[in-house]
Amino acid sequence: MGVEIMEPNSCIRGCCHSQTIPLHLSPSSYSLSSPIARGAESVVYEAILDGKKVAVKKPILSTFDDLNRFHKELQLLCKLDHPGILKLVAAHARPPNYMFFFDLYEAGNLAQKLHLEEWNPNTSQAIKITLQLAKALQYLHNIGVVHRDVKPANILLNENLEPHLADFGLAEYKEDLNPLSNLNWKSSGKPTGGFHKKNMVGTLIYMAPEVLRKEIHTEKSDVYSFGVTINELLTGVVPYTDLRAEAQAHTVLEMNYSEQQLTAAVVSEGLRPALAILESSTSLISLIQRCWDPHPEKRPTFDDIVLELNLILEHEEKTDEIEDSSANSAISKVQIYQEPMNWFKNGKDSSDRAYFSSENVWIPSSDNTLVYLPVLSWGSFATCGRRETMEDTHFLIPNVCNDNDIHLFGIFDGHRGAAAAKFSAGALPGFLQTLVSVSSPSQALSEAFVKTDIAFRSKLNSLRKSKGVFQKEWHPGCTAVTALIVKNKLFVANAGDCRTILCRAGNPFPLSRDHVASCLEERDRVIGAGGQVKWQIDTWRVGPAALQVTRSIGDDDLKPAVTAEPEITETLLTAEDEYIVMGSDGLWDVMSNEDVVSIIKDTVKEGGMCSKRLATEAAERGSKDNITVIVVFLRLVSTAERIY
Ligand SMILES: Nc1ncnc2c1ncn2[C@@H]1O[C@H](COP(=O)(O)OP(=O)(O)OP(=O)(O)O)[C@@H](O)[C@H]1O
Ligand SMILES: [Mn+2]
Ligand SMILES: [Mn+2]
Repeated sequence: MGVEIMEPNSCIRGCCHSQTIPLHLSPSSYSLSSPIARGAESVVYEAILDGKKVAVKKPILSTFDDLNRFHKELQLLCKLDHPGILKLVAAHARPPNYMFFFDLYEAGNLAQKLHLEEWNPNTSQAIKITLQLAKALQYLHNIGVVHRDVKPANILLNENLEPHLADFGLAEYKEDLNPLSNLNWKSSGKPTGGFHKKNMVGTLIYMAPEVLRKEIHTEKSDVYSFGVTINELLTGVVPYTDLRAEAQAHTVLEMNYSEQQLTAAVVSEGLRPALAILESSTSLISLIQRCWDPHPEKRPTFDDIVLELNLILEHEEKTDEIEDSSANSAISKVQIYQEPMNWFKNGKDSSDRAYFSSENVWIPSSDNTLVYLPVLSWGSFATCGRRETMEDTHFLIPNVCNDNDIHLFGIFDGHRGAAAAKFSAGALPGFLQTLVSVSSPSQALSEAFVKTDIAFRSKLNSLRKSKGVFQKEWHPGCTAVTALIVKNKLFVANAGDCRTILCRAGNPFPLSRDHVASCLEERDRVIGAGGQVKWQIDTWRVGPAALQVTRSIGDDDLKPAVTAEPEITETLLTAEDEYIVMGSDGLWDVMSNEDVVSIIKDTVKEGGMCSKRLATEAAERGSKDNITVIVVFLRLVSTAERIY
C-alpha cells in the first residue's frame, strides 16, 4: 500500500531516517481538509493521503528551538511501533512544510469522549483501556523513553475505542533527563520541552509532585499521570472539579484554589483527585492510589502494572460471566455515597419515635401575664448558586406542639455531602419537641443539637457496619442555626458559620457568633479539646479534613473537638424589633449585616421576597456557595411598606 518512498528517505537535516515511513511527500499525494484541533503548538487537520483518510499535525514552528523539537519528535516517532501508540504513516520534513501524518483515530481523544460526549465506559471497557495504555507505556519505558505528557487529551481512540498514546512533543530519552534541565526550566521565559504557560495549566493536574517541584521527571512521573488519568476514566470527572463527598476534593472547592495553590496542596499536603469507588474492583482502586504515591520510588513500574492489570482483567471477566453485568456501566457501579439514603426521612424517624407529652414548661398554662407579643410573618429562599449540588437544608415550623406562641426556624449547611444537613432538618425539630415538657428553651435547644449529632453519627456508623458501600473515610457534617420564638422571647442556637441577625430600630445586631478556626477563642477551644488547627492555604483550618468551621453536626472524624454544642443567645423582643434574617455562609460571605438591612429597607416587606432578593444579590456579588435565607418579620408590616 501507500505512498512511495523517495530516496534518500530522510529529513532535510539528515537526522531522521526510516525504512518504512516516507519522510517527504510530493504535494500531489495529499490534501488537507478541515482542522480537527488547534493546540498551543500545532494545528491538527483531517486529510487525505494517497486516497486514505489520515490526520496531519502541523506544528507551529516559529523559532530554531521549535525546529529542533520537530526533528526530535520525528526521530522518535520513526522508531515507535506498538499497537497502543499512535501510528506515524508519513511525514514531510523539508521546508516550507513540516508535517506529521498519522492514522486517523475517528473517536477523538479520551478527554472529549469523557467530558463532551459524557461517555460512561463499563468496568471491563475501562480496564481494557487501562491495560492497553499501560502496555504502551511499558513499551516506551523499556526502550528508554519517558512520555512526560500523559493525560486524556493525549490518548486517541479508534472506532473500537482502543486507546493510542499520542503527542510526543515532550517525550525525552531517560538519559537526557538530568536535573540540569531544570535550570532551563526555571531560567527561560519559555521553558524547554515546549512547556508554554497555557500548556502547563492544562497539564498541571496530571503532574507528579516532583515535577511540580521542578525536580527531575522520571518514568515514575509518567506512572503518576497514568494514575490520575485512569481515575478520570473511571469517575468521568476532571480532577479536582467535582463535588463528591470526598473530604479533600470538597475543600478544594470551598477554598477556591488557584493553580498555584493547587500545586502547593498536591506537593505538600498530598492532595489528590476524588478517588473512584468501584465496588467490583477494589484492586484497581488500590493500584491507582499506588500510582499517585507522593514518593516516586514507591510507585509501581509499568512491568508491575501490566502484570497486575492482567490479573484484574481475568478476575473481572470471571465475575462478568457470573453476574452478566453487561448493562452495568462503571458509573452505576461507582456508588455516590449518600445517594441511596433518604437522610431527611431517616432523621425524622429517629427523632419522632420519642415520646412527647402535651405538657409544656415553656409557657405554663398559668402564664396569663400581659407581655409584648410579636406578630410574625416569614418566608425563605434557597438556591444552590454556582455549585452543582445543594447541600443546604432548612425548615420553617410555626406553632410547634400546636402552640400558637412557639415557632421554630432553622438552616443547615452541609459539607462533605448533604447527608448531615438533610438528616438534621428531619431530626432536630422532633428532638426539640420531646424536650418541651422537661427543659427550658435554651437547654432544650442545646440538647436537641447534641442528640441530632449523636443520632446522625450512630446512623452513619451502623450503615458503615452493615454495608460495604459506606466508606470508612466518609465523614459528612453540617453547620446549623435555629431560631426559636416563645411568646416574646427569641432563642438563637448556633453551631458553625450560619448566622442570624436581628434588626432593631433600623440597626443590625448579630444574634450568633461565627464558629470558624480563624476566631481565636474557637481555635483555643478546639486545641483544648484535642483537635489540631493549622494554617492552610489562606486561613486556619481544623484537622486533616481542613475544615474551616469549628462546630458542627456530624464530622465524626473531628469529634469531640468540632463540637455540636451550640452557643445560644436569648433576646427579649420589644416593639422596636423589626425582623430577623438567618442565612447560610453563602449569604454572609459576600454581605455584611448592614448590607442586609439596607437591602431589606427597599424591598417589599414579605419574607419570601426579601429572602429571594438577598440570595439573588449574594449570587450576583459572586458568592460561590449554596445560599439559603430565612426572613421573619416580628411585627405587623404595614400595607404601605409591603407595597413600597
Ligand atoms: N491521529 C489523530 N487522529 C485524531 N485526532 C488527532 C490525531 N492526532 C491529534 N489529534 C487531535 O488533536 C489534538 C492535539 O494533538 P496533539 O496533542 O498531538 O497536539 P499538541 O499541539 O501537542 O497539543 P497540546 O496542546 O496537548 O500540546 C489531540 O488531542 C486530538 O484531539
Ligand atoms: Mn496534546
Ligand atoms: Mn503537546
